[in-house]
Amino acid sequence: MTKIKLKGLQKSFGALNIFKDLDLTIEDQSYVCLIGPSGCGKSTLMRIIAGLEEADGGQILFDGEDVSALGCADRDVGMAFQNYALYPHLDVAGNLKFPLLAPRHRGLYSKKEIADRVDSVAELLEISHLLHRTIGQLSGGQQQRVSLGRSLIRRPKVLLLDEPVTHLDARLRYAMRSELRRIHEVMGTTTIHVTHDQQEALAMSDHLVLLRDGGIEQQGPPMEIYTEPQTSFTAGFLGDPPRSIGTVPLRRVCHGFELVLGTTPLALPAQLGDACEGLTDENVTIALPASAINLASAGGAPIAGTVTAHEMIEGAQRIVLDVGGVRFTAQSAQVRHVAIGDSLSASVDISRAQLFSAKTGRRLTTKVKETL
Ligand SMILES: Nc1ncnc2c1ncn2[C@@H]1O[C@H](COP(=O)(O)OP(=O)(O)OP(=O)(O)O)[C@@H](O)[C@H]1O
Repeated sequence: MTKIKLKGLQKSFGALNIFKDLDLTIEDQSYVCLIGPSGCGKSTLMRIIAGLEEADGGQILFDGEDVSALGCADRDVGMAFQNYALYPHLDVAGNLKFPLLAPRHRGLYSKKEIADRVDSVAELLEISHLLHRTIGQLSGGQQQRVSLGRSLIRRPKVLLLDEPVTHLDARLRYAMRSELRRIHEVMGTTTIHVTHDQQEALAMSDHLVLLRDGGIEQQGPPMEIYTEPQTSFTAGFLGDPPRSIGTVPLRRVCHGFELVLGTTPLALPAQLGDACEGLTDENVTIALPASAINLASAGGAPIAGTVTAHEMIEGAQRIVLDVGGVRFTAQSAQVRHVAIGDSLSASVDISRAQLFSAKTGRRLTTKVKETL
């Protein structure tokens, strides 16, 4: 049960600068998901926290104590990574108790204590009936549970999960998500979970951290980040179906502002117009949820576009429309017979747009416009 603080963390691999000056606080007993584009350093950060990788600078504090100089074994961290790394020559019980038998723990745990811990972790993960099976006799999901059990058996202060359910099929992945949350509720271990799956991150975390370019793009309660992205990058990264992101001209008109989508001017409602005060005629970046875009046949709605992609997803049809170089993604339960290159039209509920500075990528709101 530990509060983790990273202060001024720096890490490079040769000329590749991963973290320049990263500060991050992870509260005691929280469940934090780390997300970000491929290669942004998520796994590297986990390895640095675990003590498997050395940082070039900065501090790692566990409950205020600097553990930067401590090796992995001295940090009391449990890890479950996507390749389960189980020992095939041992059965499930042998794999689970393995961390308790490490030479450095010799004499620390009695035979009874080891047996009790194996039983209780197996019960927690509902694998008691598998204790005497070999690893080769387990399904992928069962192996993942054993891997998790092995990381929990020492009751570590911190649990690091790097893509722990990636290799599971959708049904098992879903089941394991609630399992992980349940285990977290029971054990209260401070948990950091890396995932590529935004649904997983939104569903599981108390606190979401989006990494980008060696820093934190945005962090906070997951639904807040999802609904109130503070940068156009965050708006484009999170959203399913994805928000449509595009940079379009903003024009001052007599009663406020309008945006030009393709060739169609759309008047901004007052609250969005207020956020643009201070801007002259220039481009802004908009983010539009798919549900704010309604498609019609060519000529049936004000904004003309060309179909660039279409697919069926969970009973709905997703259509991407190119409107003057900006890609609009619309999703509807109504299925159209379309082909790439077809002309369609769209109406847009512009009041549901979020606006960002095209220069800085920062959200345009009445509060932040002074800082742009
Ligand atoms: N030991 C290493 N030596 C050199 N470069 C490395 C090493 N480990 C990682 N990298 C590079 O550092 C960058 C960050 O890698 P990392 O695995 O942390 O990213 P990630 O965000 O976890 O990526 P992904 O989402 O694709 O798993 C990548 O460009 C990677 O190629």
